[in-house]
Amino acid sequence: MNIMTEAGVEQKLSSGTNAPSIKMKGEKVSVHYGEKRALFDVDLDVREHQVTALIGPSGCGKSTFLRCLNRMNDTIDIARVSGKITLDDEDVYDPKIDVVELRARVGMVFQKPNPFPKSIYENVAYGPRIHGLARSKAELDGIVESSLKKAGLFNEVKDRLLESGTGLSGGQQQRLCIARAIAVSPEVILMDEPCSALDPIATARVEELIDELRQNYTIVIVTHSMQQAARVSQRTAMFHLGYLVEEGATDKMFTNPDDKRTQDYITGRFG
Ligand SMILES: Nc1ncnc2c1ncn2[C@@H]1O[C@H](COP(=O)(O)OP(=O)(O)OP(=O)(O)O)[C@@H](O)[C@H]1O
Repeated sequence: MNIMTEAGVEQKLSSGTNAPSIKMKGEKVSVHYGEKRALFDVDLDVREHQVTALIGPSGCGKSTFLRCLNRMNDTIDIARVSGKITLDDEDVYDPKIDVVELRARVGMVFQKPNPFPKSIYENVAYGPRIHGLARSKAELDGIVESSLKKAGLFNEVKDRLLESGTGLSGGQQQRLCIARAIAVSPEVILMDEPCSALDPIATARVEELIDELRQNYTIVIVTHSMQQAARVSQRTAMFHLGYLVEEGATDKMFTNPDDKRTQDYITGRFG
């Protein structure tokens, strides 16, 4: 069943409840790096068309959990993941899953903008081309343009699509990376501290963009900024020493958390 939220966003409802449907689900997710355990039995749902913020002090496992969602931890030799993670009820760790396809469905934007040393056009066109999403040059041009528009960058770059992506400002580069993620039509976008290398104006622009993007995508963001989590997310999950301390509606988490560790962290008493 679909409803319109107050923000005009059409959301699917799980039958019989008022909650948006669960897009991804983590059950008893644990991660070891060699002998060291970095996550302990984390149960966390990611709701469709919402922004879920992962917060907590440095080293508490936020990025580790984020990377489990699209199996980026597979690229770390010593990382071992156990438990279960589903995307639309499909087990993402099932050996039958094509990891390249999974990472197109669950895209990622990193802390430091990392455009390829190629043109703006090529940065966005690369993914759709390798995934065979365009049948003609005109179709590819269309995907590049619409992805840049969705990332709020098109007007700034439309006259220099063939210039290098690395020549853009930091904030523009990050929006280019968001356009690159969008170009392969992901369902979920993971963002690992996407604004930490940006100035306040570029940060505000990316935060506005995140709010717009949730109409079409489900977003999980790791952030060290409490203000950012409060501004952009609907749900917040607090991690500490590898454990999920609590998870809930962002308003509640920032005004009346259940756990003292959350209270201490959001009021700056540790972290
Ligand atoms: N590639 C790795 N190899 C070994 N240990 C790692 C690796 N990545 C993370 N860890 C360890 O796992 C734990 C959790 O790290 P993680 O980066 O997930 O935390 P975080 O909450 O995202 O931290 P930060 O906020 O500082 O980015 C830390 O103790 C970290 O040292």
